[in-house]
Amino acid sequence: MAESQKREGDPLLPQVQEWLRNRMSSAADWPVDKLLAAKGDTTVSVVLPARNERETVGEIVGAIRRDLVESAPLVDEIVVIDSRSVDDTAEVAAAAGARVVAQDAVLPQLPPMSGKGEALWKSMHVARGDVIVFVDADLREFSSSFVTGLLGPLLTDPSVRYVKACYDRPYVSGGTTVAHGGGRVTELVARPLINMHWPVLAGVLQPLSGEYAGRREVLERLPFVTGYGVELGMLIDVLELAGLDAIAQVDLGVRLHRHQSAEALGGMSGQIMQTAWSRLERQGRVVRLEPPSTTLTQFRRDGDGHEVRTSSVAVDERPPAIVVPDYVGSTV
Ligand SMILES: O=c1ccn([C@@H]2O[C@H](COP(=O)(O)OP(=O)(O)O[C@H]3O[C@H](CO)[C@@H](O)[C@H](O)[C@H]3O)[C@@H](O)[C@H]2O)c(=O)[nH]1
Ligand SMILES: O=C(O)[C@H](O)COP(=O)(O)O
Repeated sequence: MAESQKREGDPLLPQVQEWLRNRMSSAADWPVDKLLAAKGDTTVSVVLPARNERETVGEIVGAIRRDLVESAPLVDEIVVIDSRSVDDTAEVAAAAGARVVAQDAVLPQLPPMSGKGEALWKSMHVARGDVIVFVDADLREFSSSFVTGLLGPLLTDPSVRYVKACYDRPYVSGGTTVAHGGGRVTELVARPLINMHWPVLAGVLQPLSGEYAGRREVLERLPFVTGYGVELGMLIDVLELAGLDAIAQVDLGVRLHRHQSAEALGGMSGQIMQTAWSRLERQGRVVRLEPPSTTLTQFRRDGDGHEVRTSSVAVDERPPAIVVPDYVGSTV
């Protein structure tokens, strides 16, 4: 539908308007000295899930180490979960000063699952902070204000329990930059789904952002969806567990990252839709009895014809960390 043909929707829900008024801030609102004064005994872990991120992980770890460990004692540990990298991500991250743990070395007695959500869930059994900040390892032109921005609301307001990043998302390809062209899955899949089924979350600008932070007492009570469903699942589950007012949002400026192909994003989108289905089902909102197919069929041009490629977009789920035997919790 052309822009001019779009019909106006209802205005933002009053609850969302109030949330945006009360729970939105910017990275600039949270200078390091203000956070150091507020930190007290709270321990902070920064976790980066990383699969084949040798080009960017070192710079990100290095910036956090320099600005928030050496120059100011704000971050107590930097953990990189090496998610089955086949390059030297682990070595690069360790050289930059991170504690590096292989995803499959954590709770090896459990049958392995895969994907980003699995890496994050495993990190709950490695990181020891009272507050955990998650940061993707493929970010370019990274600034440690990403971490301070996310920590601001958590360290200064006890009623905030989870903080989500938002930012502008350029799309950069072959030397061309499209200012707001990034976040394709966000715009085409996640945002419409959220507005359809969880409209109180409509004020979350970047529901799939890989940069967010939470108090352990919340994170350890959440199931983690494996793969790329983890962010949507977590947002919906935090809303259910803690309520909208426990969530804050911080504008971190601009985010640049490595873009995946449209085909790969099809798989991500499938996992996100499966995750939405799983939450609708759990919330008793599914009236259809037949579960959705978990097979994604895609096509690649092959001479005069097309190669058919099928893959599974099924998502698994790990239970809340707190119910896992031998879960250690925060001790840094
Ligand atoms: O099996 C995996 C796959 C990815 N990653 C890491 O997870 C981060 C994000 O993965 P990426 O493939 O770069 O995701 P994006 O294409 O950037 O996807 C966006 O949308 C996803 C779905 O919500 C989120 O998980 C991402 O954080 C968000 O940036 C990166 O550090 C990856 O190295 C893993 O650790 N293990
Ligand atoms: O978050 C998203 O929507 C996906 O990661 C795609 O992002 P991109 O369009 O910036 O590559």
